[in-house]
Amino acid sequence: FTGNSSRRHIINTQSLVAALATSTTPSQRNLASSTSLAMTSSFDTGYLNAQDATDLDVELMSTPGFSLEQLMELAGLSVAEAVYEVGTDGNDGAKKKRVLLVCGPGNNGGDGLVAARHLFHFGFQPTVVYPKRSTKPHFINLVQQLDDLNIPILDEIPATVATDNDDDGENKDHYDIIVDAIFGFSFRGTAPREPFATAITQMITMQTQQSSLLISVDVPSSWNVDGGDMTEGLKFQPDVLVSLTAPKLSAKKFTRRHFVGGRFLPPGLAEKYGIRMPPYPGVSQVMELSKPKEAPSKEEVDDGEMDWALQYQAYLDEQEKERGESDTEDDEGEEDEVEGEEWAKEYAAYCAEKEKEFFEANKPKE
Ligand SMILES: NC(=O)C1=CN([C@@H]2O[C@H](COP(=O)(O)OP(=O)(O)OC[C@H]3O[C@@H](n4cnc5c(N)ncnc54)[C@H](OP(=O)(O)O)[C@@H]3O)[C@@H](O)[C@H]2O)[C@@H](O)CC1
Ligand SMILES: [K+]
Repeated sequence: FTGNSSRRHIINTQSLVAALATSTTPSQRNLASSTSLAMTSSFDTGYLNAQDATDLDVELMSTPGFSLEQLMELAGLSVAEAVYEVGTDGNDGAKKKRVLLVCGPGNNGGDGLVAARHLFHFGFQPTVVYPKRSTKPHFINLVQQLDDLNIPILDEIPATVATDNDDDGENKDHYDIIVDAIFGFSFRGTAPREPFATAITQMITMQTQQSSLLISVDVPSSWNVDGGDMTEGLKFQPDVLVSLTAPKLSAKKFTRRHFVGGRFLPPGLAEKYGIRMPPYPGVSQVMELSKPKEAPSKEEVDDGEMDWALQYQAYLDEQEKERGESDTEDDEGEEDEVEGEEWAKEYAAYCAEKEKEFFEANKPKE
C-alpha cells in the first residue's frame, strides 16, 4: 500500500449513498440516510420529549418485556464505556483514573451505581456519592455489589474535594472524572432541591477550577428535559453527555461531546417513537454522535458492511485537508512515523479487502 494507491481505495461516497437510498429494504435505506449524515460528523437519532421517554420506558418494561434490572444494567454499561472512551482515549494505560459518580434518588442514580461497578472492573478507581438511597430491592443489591468491591459510598461530596488546591499545588482528593447521575428524564421544576443543588454547585467547581471532566448521564442534571439549559444561575455545562436510548429534546442545546447508549431498543418501538438506533460500532454499547475535527476511531470504522467505507472516506478527507493533496510515500522502517499514518496503512489494506467484498455483494442484478 503506497500513498498513491490509497487513491484507489477512496469510495465515491455520493454514489454509495445513492445506491443504498434506492435499496429495497428499510434497514438499507435507513443506513443510507444515517451514513450520509455521518459524513457531516453527526448521526440523527431523533429526539424524545420527557413524556415520550417515560412512555417508551413503560412500554419497554411492560409484561412480558424487559425488566428494569436488565435495562439499567445496559444503560450503566453504556455510561462506563463512554467514560472509558473519553477518559482514556482508548489508551489502556491511562485508565487508573479516579472517578466520582454522583447518584440521584431515581433510576438515573441507578445507572450511576451500575456504571461504578463496571468502571471498577475496567480498572478505574470509582467513588460513589449517594445521598438519598432507594429502598427498592434492586438498588439495595446494587449498593451491596459496590460494597463487595470496596468502592467507597459517601452521603455527600466531601468539602475538601471541591475546594482549591493544597499549598503544594495538589489536591489529594482530586477526581479526574465526575459522572453526573443525579437526574434523568423525570427531573421536574425549575431548580434542584437539596442536597442536590449543593452537589451540582460542587461539581461545577470541580470542573471549572480543577479541570475534572464532567460527564452527564441522559440529561444534564438541573436542565429542563424538554427545554434545555434553563439554569442561568447554575451554569451547569457538562463536557460530555451520554444520552440513553435516544437524546432528549434538551440535548439539542448541548454542543459538546455527545454519545448515545442503551443498545437494546427493538426496531418496532424505535419506529413507533420516531427515533433511530445509531449504527453502533462493533460490539460497543455507545456511539459518539458528533466528534468534530477528529477521524473516526478504529472501533467506529469497524462497524458494519458499508459504514467502514464512508467513515474511512471521512478519515481520508480529514487527512487530505490537513496535509494537502499529496499523500506521503510509504516510509517503511522509519521509526518516528506518526501513529495515525501507520493506522491508515493498516486500515487501507483492510478496506481494500472490504471494498472487494462490498462490490461483489452489491453487483447489479442483471
Ligand atoms: N429507557 C431508558 O432509556 C432507560 C432509562 N434509565 C434511566 O432512568 C432515568 C429516569 O429515571 P426516573 O424516572 O426514575 O427518574 P430520574 O430522572 O432518575 O429522577 C427522578 C427522581 O428525581 C427527583 N426529582 C425530580 N425533580 C426534582 C427536583 N427539582 N429536585 C429534586 N429532586 C427532584 C424525584 O423525586 P420526587 O420529585 O418524585 O420526589 C425522583 O426521585 C433515565 O433518565 C435514565 O437515566 C435506565 O435506568 C433504564 C433504561
Ligand atoms: K444526569
